[in-house]
Amino acid sequence: MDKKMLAADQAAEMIKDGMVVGLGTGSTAYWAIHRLSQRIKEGLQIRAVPTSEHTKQMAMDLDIPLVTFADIEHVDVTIDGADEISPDFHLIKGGGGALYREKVVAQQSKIVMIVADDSKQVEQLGAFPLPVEIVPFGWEPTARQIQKLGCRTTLRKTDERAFTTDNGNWILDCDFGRIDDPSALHRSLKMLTGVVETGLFLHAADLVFIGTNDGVIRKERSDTMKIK
Ligand SMILES: O=C[C@H](O)[C@H](O)[C@H](O)COP(=O)(O)O
Repeated sequence: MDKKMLAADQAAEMIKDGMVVGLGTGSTAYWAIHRLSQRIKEGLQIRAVPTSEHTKQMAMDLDIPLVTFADIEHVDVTIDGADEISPDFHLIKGGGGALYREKVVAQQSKIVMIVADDSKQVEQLGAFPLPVEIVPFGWEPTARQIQKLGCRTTLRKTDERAFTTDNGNWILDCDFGRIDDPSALHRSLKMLTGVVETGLFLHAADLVFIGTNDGVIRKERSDTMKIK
């Protein structure tokens, strides 16, 4: 069975009636959204907040009831993927360009469950170039400022044109190599006017489900609220 699907299924099984669920973005969250849709057909009652326009469309196609932040005060549980997961539950996200909305939803969530295959587990973040969402106006000076922090930057493109996020912004993929101090790097990036958000999600995962050839490994952050 697909390792991403295995992990996503286990996370989706933890969702209970009445919950407001954050729906992540990407090829692993895809499986969780499908499993939730199946469970809804079997009677599960939830409302969901999507983390991207793509996920929103998918949820609508699968008849998953949606709400917005105008309707709710918090999200009970979010299920999302990640590009890298460190042993201290830091993440790199944004490979699909959805990092801003993913972070907003994660920050409003009581519990964040990350679903991934075992290729995403790393000892130290940084092999995956860090996605940084930037404002298009003045992107070149923003890129130069980011380079001075010690990386090579690549403007993400689709079909020769800048990839545009759901928020109308662009993404710089920033190759820092191994990131020794993710908090310091995140703070430095956030000081720059053109930076909207970074793909560094610090201590962001409460529960991690890793799909492997031998089944799913579940990891729980010890200082986090336990899901009942
Ligand atoms: O912007 C996209 C997200 O952060 C994804 O959750 C992340 O890139 C992981 O995606 P996938 O599950 O497809 O590897």
